[in-house]
Amino acid sequence: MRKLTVALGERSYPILIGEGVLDSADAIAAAVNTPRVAIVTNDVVAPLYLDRLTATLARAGIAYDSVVLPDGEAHKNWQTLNTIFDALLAGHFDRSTTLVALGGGVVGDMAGFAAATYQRGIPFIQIPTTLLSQVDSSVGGKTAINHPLGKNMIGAFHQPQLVLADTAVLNTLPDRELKAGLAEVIKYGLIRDPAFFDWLESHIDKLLGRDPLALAEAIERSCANKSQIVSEDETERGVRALLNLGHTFGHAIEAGMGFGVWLHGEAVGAGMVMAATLSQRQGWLSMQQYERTVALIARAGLPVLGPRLGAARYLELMAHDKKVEAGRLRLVLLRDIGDAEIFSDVPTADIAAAIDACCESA
Ligand SMILES: NC(=O)c1ccc[n+]([C@@H]2O[C@H](COP(=O)([O-])OP(=O)(O)OC[C@H]3O[C@@H](n4cnc5c(N)ncnc54)[C@H](O)[C@@H]3O)[C@@H](O)[C@H]2O)c1
Ligand SMILES: O=C(O)C(=O)C[C@@H](O)[C@H](O)[C@H](O)COP(=O)(O)O
Ligand SMILES: [Zn+2]
Repeated sequence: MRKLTVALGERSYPILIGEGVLDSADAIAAAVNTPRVAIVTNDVVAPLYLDRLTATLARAGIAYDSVVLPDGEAHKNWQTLNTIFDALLAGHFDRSTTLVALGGGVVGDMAGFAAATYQRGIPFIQIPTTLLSQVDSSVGGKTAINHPLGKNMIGAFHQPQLVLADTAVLNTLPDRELKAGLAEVIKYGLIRDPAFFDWLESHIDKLLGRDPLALAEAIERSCANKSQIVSEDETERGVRALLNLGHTFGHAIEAGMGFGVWLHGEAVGAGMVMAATLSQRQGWLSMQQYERTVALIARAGLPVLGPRLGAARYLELMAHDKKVEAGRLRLVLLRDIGDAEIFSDVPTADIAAAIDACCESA
């Protein structure tokens, strides 16, 4: 088992990574300080892993109940969130309850937001079951639901007590979801870890082939990068914004196509190509590093072209980005592989031209 810590003073918490950690009653017992837990999961993950988790809770001597949500990004909204509150109230769950998110990023973001707001805040733990959620969404305390006009528009920062990433559950993950998770893995190499990017170039085929050692290494190095950033800047006043590389474009793709049509990781893959293209055209990223960036995203099986929504529509959707300040877009762009920066003065015409160059042909 590999162990990392998200260092946030009194609110620090462990990330445990390894095959079979889902069965670790000790890890759960150490993190849960309430007599009851409510598991939040969905109708795809529940038949696969809910019994395993409840057996672990029983061994830890913790009483549990569960709420099963409909699957998918299209359900990451108020209506579904409310079904969590309905179940908690109907079950007389009081403030001495811990929520347990069992699932991918959609479940984690919604359960986390429910925990941040139920009775003004209760503890929660993350048991991420997709590659994307193991390398990114379960760590760092961003929780949210979508609004039809924009991605993750309503949410809160609320840190979990524990992240338990069982790498064996990735065996049941569809290939398309595995590839989507690789987008966020590549992101860490691009924004701050050039050695990790080099490693990914030589291990991408192993990762696609689900080599257990390569996956565990990628998860650990991703979580190490994310936890360092979160420890430095928990609420995105500065460096944390770099974790948004490709997301301003990607979120526009997700909202513009309708939530769930493009997977988050797919939209981030195409979005990172847009960001790299703009960086190269502005003269900040060399052609050689640009080509390496696009090549790795393509080798990961991710889209390198976005849908042809039209640059004007992209810009309209991007205007809702949470990094916008005084009406001005702030974009994460690349100076090099491993060196990202926020830019707020890129001419709109240049952004539009880069988008047009990176969209599927009609
Ligand atoms: N909070 C953050 O910091 C953060 C970071 C990145 C992404 N996100 C959010 O995470 C979401 C995307 O997460 P995701 O990619 O995990 O998508 P997801 O939660 O929709 O999961 C992908 C699919 O895989 C299924 N699944 C989950 N685990 C499985 C398993 N072990 N075996 C088989 N099927 C399984 C799910 O039911 C779903 O159908 C987006 O909403 C995104 O905005 C949040
Ligand atoms: O943890 C962060 O910070 C991130 O930005 C991670 C992203 O991968 C993630 O998709 C996040 O939800 C996007 O944040 P948002 O604030 O733009 O909604
Ligand atoms: Zn993301």
